[in-house]
Amino acid sequence: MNVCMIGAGYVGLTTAAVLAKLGHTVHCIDENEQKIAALQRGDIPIYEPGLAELLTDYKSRLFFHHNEQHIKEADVIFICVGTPPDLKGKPDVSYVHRAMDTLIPYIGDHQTLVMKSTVPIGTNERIYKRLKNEGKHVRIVSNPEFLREGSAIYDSLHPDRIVIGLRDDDDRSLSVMQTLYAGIHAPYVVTSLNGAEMIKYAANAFLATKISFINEMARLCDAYDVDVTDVAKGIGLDERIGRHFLQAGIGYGGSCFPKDVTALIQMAYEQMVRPYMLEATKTINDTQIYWYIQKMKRTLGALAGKRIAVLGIAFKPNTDDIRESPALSFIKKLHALGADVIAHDPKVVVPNDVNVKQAKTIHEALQKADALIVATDWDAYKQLNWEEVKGMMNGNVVIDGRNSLPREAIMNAGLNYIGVGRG
Ligand SMILES: NC(=O)c1ccc[n+]([C@@H]2O[C@H](COP(=O)([O-])OP(=O)(O)OC[C@H]3O[C@@H](n4cnc5c(N)ncnc54)[C@H](O)[C@@H]3O)[C@@H](O)[C@H]2O)c1
Ligand SMILES: O=c1ccn([C@@H]2O[C@H](COP(=O)(O)OP(=O)(O)O[C@H]3O[C@H](CO)[C@@H](O)[C@H](O)[C@H]3O)[C@@H](O)[C@H]2O)c(=O)[nH]1
Repeated sequence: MNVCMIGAGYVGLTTAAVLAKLGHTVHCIDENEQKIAALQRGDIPIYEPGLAELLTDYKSRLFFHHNEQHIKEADVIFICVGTPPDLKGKPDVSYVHRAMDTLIPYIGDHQTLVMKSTVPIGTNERIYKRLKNEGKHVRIVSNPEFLREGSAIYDSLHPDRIVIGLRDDDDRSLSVMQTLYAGIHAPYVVTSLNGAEMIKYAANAFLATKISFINEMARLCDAYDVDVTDVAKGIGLDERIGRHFLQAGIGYGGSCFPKDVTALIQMAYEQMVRPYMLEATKTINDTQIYWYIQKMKRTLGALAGKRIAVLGIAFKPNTDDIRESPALSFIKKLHALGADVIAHDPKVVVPNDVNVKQAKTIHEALQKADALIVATDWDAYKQLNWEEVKGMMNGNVVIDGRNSLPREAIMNAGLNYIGVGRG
């Protein structure tokens, strides 16, 4: 099939590469001219494992443009533009509407419009009506994306499910989508346009709630001298609960969970529904770094003037994405408290607006540090030689922001290990 992808970010680029691998021809359009120029040169603007290889392997079927050409020839048009939060935390759908402004002159009745961006409930119905008012009888599909950054290619090729939202009178789009995704083996969930939009928000809200739940349990474990990793294992082996997303730490971040939980809260308020659980999920996440700061103060005293090495800036390992990164929030908070912070990340460069030193190597970050915080659980940090770490540091405090470091090895090296809820 001939596919047009509007928006070549994490989702658009990954989806384009995967569809090219499945045999389709994909034309990517992005309003960011620099991004398109880089992609045309063969440079990949983001770090995502396996993406560069796919884009190279299937380059004969992948094209990058910053204008509307090729929209007309597409069988399927995907919208993958961003929907970031506005100042009130509501999703800003202006990028979606601008993409529609671009599409409308070219789009025709034979085409299928697929929404991959995460959009507020009711958005696709509104777009359908807008198109109809403009005399365009285009079929519209809500096909939310569930990939995780850091494993985006694998997730796209092996999704747990494919959600397809359709209008009642659409008897064609399901087979279009099945043809498009032929080669990907996953159960289909077919629902209404609003249903598909709701599934996306509910999935992210549920996963975020699991994380906040285990973080609250971790606080209780701190109080009752219990190891939360045992609790996570003990409850997670119950298949009704499941073992995933029970890793306590400094909280969830990224471009999706914070934004989507807040968006769902806002959507609930708009309908006069009080979202008690979502509010709690967000509150726990918003206060988790303070929990760590209190622990640090109890061990280190005042943080002003202390040299603190923060390992990890990205919101999770295997990505260079820092959107809503808890590691970055932690860095900013420590800096505000007067600490002398030096940060390291294998892929991220500290943005200019963050007033913090960045070390080129882990070794450089650790030199003379009073405390070390692992804020993003990159493998390289988990595999550190803790005897060597001890030798480089001035102090002996290791804060495990992801409960993922080898506690015994750290303590055996004579360091003071502080996780959350580790007894
Ligand atoms: N990042 C993820 O892991 C992920 C996973 C699932 C769903 N989503 C959702 O997918 C959507 C895209 O997320 P992302 O992380 O890929 O965003 P992104 O910011 O990485 O990419 C969006 C791209 O769209 C381009 N763009 C914006 N408006 C445009 C327009 N009118 N015409 C052409 N190009 C335009 C931007 O220049 C940018 O390159 C969001 O709604 C997000 O919530 C993201
Ligand atoms: O047990 C856990 C699992 C994750 N996290 C944190 O939660 C955040 C999100 O992690 P993850 O879900 O792995 O990454 P994302 O790429 O943000 O993916 C989420 O958000 C995407 C965008 O909507 C969805 O498509 C995915 O299904 C959903 O997992 C990160 O800060 C993680 O460190 C924890 O603190 N504890």
